[in-house]
Amino acid sequence: MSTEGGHRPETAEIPKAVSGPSSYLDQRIGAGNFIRRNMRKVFPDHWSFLLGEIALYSFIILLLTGTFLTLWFKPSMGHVIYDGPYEPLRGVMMSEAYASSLHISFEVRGGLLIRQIHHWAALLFIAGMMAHMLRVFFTGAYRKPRELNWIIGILLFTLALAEGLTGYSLPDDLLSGAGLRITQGVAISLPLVGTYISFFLFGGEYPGEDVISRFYTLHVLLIPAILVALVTAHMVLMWVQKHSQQPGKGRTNMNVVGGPFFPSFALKAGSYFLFTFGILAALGTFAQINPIWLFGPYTPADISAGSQPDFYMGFLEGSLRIMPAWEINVLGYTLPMSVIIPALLPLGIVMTGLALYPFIEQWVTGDRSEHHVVDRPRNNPHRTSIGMSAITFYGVLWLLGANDELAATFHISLFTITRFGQIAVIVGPILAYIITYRMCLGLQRKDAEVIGHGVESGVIKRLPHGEFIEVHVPPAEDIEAHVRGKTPIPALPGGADGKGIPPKGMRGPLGRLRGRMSRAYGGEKIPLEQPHGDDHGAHAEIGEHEEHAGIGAGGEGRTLDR
Ligand code: HEM
Ligand code: HEM
Repeated sequence: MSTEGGHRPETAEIPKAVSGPSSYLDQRIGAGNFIRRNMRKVFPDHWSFLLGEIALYSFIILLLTGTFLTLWFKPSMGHVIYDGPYEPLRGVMMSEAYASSLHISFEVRGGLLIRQIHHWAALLFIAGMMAHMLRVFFTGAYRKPRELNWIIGILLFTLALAEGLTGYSLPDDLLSGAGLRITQGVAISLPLVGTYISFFLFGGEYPGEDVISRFYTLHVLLIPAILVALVTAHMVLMWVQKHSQQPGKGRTNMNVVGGPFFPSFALKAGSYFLFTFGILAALGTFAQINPIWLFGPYTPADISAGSQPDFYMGFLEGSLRIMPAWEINVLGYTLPMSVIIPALLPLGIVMTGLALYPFIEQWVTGDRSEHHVVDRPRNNPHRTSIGMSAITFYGVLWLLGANDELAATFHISLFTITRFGQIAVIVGPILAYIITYRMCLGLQRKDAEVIGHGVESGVIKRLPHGEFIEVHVPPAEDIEAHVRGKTPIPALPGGADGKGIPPKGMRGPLGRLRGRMSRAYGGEKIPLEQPHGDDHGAHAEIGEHEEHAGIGAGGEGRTLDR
């Protein structure tokens, strides 16, 4: 392992694989320096950084498989009589879209495999993105200077949901239709603009003849184009700002510690891509997904019982299902709150809350400094508890999206399940907050104990007066550095100056609220203790156990200034 400060000679460690092509390009477009500099860019390493990569690789696979599907898919609601090889549907009237999806599934070589990979990749893309977003949230990696990348992330997340919804609707089978029916119901419930939005999407009265071709344009052109542009911006920003790093030995807000992009990171990224592709190909081969031929074509008169959307739409479905049937009449118009609230509230709370969080936190703490070393979730207990509350709110809605399945599986009445959901969606987040907060403090105390008293060595000593004690040894160096990398949560100065005037920005009711929130946000202070003399004594006696207590963080490679 070589670790050193920023300014190394440019050529010192440029591998041949880079120097050859870079001097070729240098002679032609003068880009040699640029390439050499970037190939040596240092990347920190942590398993959780893989989550964003999973989203990225699934996105690439979506683009590739989606392009394959466009070669055969016909985005038309024109009617045809099915005469393909799938016997049970022969002679059935259906849309060209549905017939072409059946054609892809049964007649195009590799068609079913690619359709299934596309669908599995869509699920992995959104699941990976959610996990990645939670990683960024819980570690506070969205803080300055990464707020912009966080906002781009929220846009990506919202667009990904829209991309999933439009994709899911394309095959025009009975399940697609159930989703479209809900989409139209929600659109039309919106005051003032609802009818226009619905007519615009469906080209007239529901279901109309145009929705599939309109969704197709959105799904294969508009949304992917914006996604590609935003993902590129996301990556460029991450590259320019350099990735954040976990607290650890030698890591500060002024440097970046890790391996060079080439070859170490590039090779890892390449193999992770192949690994993601392998998993998706295996899922596409062995795990059936969306067998549209079993559901039959969509007709508005048919009801598909037990239909479930893809998992990422579950929270919206759940909020519709648990909402009481409230309506308000205003000037002769009916406002169906039972649809408006579920449509706007979870999306509004989840997306707006997420988008604003970095700015609200900055306002509350008054912290305008740059953070490149991320937090361990336990060290910011209020943030972690807010995150867990949001997950619980989302989770209850998501679960209740399957209230009929739950009722049937557990033999409980639908009414009881729904009532449970209505209570749990309020009580659950509060409980999650309290429990998480206590757990964070507990874990902080555990850290303080590790620093103060060391870790258990497994060695039992008998003292002269007969008492047995377990010898503690200091934690391994890298673990200690990880635990000690705890940045205090800044708070605004409280109180008033000599003349009784509170500081600027903290005057008036809003300012006072800000001050109170700022002091509370830091949470209970649990300092990391200084090592105790006794434990060192014990450690000196059993020096051979020191190694056994530590788990090395592995080769770090290089340190560069930010
Ligand atoms: C980037 C995110 C994307 C997501 C989340 C996504 C999601 C989906 C989903 C869930 C389906 C339904 C699959 C099924 O029938 O089982 C679908 C179908 C489809 N997608 Fe995508 N997709 C994405 C990108 C693309 C792209 C970039 C293209 C084309 C360039 C594309 C083309 C298609 C086509 C043609 C279908 C209909 C095929 C069929 O169902 O038989 N998709 N998509
Ligand atoms: C299309 C979806 C997305 C892709 C492909 C993607 C990809 C990535 C990748 C590969 C990284 C670097 C590795 C890592 O930290 O995991 C990253 C970093 C980042 N992403 Fe995303 N991301 C996506 C969505 C999101 C979302 C939804 C958010 C948050 C709302 C977000 C916020 C961030 C931030 C703040 C960073 C910098 C993290 C740091 O330096 O620690 N991203 N993204």
